[in-house]
Amino acid sequence: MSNTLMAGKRGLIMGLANDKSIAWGIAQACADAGAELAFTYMGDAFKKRVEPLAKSLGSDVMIDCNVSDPASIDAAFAEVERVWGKIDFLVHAIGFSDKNELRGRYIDTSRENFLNTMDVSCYSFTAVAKRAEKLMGDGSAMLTLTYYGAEQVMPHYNVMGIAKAALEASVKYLAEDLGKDGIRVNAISAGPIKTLAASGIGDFRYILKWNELNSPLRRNVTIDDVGKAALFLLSDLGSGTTGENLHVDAGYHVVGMKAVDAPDI
Ligand SMILES: NC(=O)c1ccc[n+]([C@@H]2O[C@H](COP(=O)([O-])OP(=O)(O)OC[C@H]3O[C@@H](n4cnc5c(N)ncnc54)[C@H](O)[C@@H]3O)[C@@H](O)[C@H]2O)c1
Ligand SMILES: Cc1c(CN(C)C(=O)CCc2cnc3c(c2)CCC(=O)N3)oc2ccccc12
Repeated sequence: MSNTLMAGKRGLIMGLANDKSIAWGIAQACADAGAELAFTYMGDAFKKRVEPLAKSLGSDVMIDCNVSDPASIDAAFAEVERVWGKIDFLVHAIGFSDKNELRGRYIDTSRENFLNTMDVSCYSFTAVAKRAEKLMGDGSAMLTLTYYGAEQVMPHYNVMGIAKAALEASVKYLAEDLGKDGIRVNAISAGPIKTLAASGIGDFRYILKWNELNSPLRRNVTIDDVGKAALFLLSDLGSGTTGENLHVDAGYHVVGMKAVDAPDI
């Protein structure tokens, strides 16, 4: 344990797929700070990858949960309540869309994928927050993950951008609803990171390279960069911060136009 920021705290991390997941960077940072962790994963295919990771952090609470199914969410939180009774923090690191619609034009988005993308990538945070609220008290915190494609057009992010824009707005409304009970709600807007959710995206290498060349820090961010920022928002260091969208993107979002001597790509 390199610090005790999360000593005595228990948290549920939703969205761990493998050791490249942003959820894994957050889990490592929280465990390193003394937190006790529970995880949800989606289906048996992920269980065999999640189990050894969870165990390596001393966790033996791994719960199958598909956020598209309200009964699955209810069952997951019933299990968390049975095992622990209360939780101090919740991490929502879940997003999904039909990758065939994460290319080409946004205007060609189907109604079916629009609704499913909004359900999984946006509404699911509200749905899990509603369950988690019952297990939380003063000093608790919730965190979700968003992307700059919510704020500005990022080629081919398409309907995920609309879902993330709605997610970012929901963070503010949830912060207002839960603030009076001392529960904070925030988002981290992470720069592009090569995870499972990023694979299968046609020009992802180009996106990574562009961000590396055009961000003030001249590099891409890592899941550890995100994990450290998450530790701030989930711990008492973030006691005065709620409804916030913290960019962890090497500063990319602050740049409008590069100087003429900027490296071209
Ligand atoms: N990788 C990036 O470049 C990047 C940047 C900014 C934000 N994000 C966001 O970070 C979050 C985590 O993504 P990641 O990049 O770590 O990829 P990832 O693939 O490791 O994690 C995505 C997770 O979502 C889960 N998931 C998808 N549909 C689900 C459902 N119906 N029920 C339950 N779980 C479901 C998957 O099982 C997986 O564990 C996502 O919200 C993503 O939009 C990613
Ligand atoms: C960055 C970036 C990302 C990473 N990111 C921020 C994300 O939020 C991941 C979004 C995503 C959601 N659903 C799926 C996939 C990615 C690919 C695999 C799949 O089947 N479904 O995805 C992009 C898609 C297009 C353009 C840029 C990006």
